[in-house]
Amino acid sequence: MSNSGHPKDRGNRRGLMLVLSSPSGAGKTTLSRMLLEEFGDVKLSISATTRPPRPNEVHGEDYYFKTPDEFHRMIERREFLEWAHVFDKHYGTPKADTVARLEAGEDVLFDVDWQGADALHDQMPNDVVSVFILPPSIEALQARLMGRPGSTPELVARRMEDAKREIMHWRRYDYVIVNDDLNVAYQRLKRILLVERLKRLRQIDLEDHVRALLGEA
Ligand SMILES: Nc1ncnc2c1ncn2[C@@H]1O[C@H](COP(=O)(O)OP(=O)(O)OP(=O)(O)O)[C@@H](O)[C@H]1O
Ligand SMILES: Nc1nc2c(ncn2[C@@H]2O[C@H](COP(=O)(O)O)[C@@H](O)[C@H]2O)c(=O)[nH]1
Repeated sequence: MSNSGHPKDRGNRRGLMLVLSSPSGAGKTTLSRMLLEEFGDVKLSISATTRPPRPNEVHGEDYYFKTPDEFHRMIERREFLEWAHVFDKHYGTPKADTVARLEAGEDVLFDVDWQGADALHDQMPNDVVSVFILPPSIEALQARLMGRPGSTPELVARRMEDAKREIMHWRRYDYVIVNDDLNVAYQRLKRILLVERLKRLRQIDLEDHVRALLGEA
């Protein structure tokens, strides 16, 4: 009864909530995409937001792009696990599907700010594994923000203003990765996923296995 991380090798496992945060531009989205590409059984939680799409972003893949009225109706209908005000816009994690996915043994990946990470941890402390991504330097962070499609000097300045406030929360996280070389950072993220899958609480079928070993089954 192995559990290496390969989908066929998962057994009866409860999924985990892999929560990534960082200052804007440090590389969460890039690392998330790499993980989703390699692990078919990890699903992205697609947030809703009132910010406009970037040139390369697709509704329903990157975000659910909402008007402020639509977003407020979702709040009133209690459709969010958590929501927050970030960079003068609203962002929220829809409840739909997350719990069912965890129970089906699928891992769910969240790209949220520190407020979202705190709220998710408060609600589901045994399911959340939190990872903070740090940039190698403030200069590299600024260069990454400037190089992103749709960036403007005003948007970059606004995000750089908030970067230090976000970084101050790094100690709240279970793991921290410095994203300098992308492939090194990705290998670290992947190792975190694989080792967290082996936690006793997540291997539901161990209960039956141990009962059988003890002759209690
Ligand atoms: N290790 C790296 N080296 C160089 N460039 C990188 C690295 N990681 C990410 N990038 C680039 O930096 C830019 C910002 O990355 P990304 O969009 O993943 O950041 P983010 O943390 O998700 O930002 P946001 O919070 O605003 O969504 C992208 O253009 C990406 O290609
Ligand atoms: N609390 C939440 N924060 C979220 C959510 N979705 C994204 N985010 C965070 O917002 C900023 C900006 O994102 P961008 O895509 O506009 O660059 C970043 O820190 C995201 O992690 C959410 O549902 N809840």
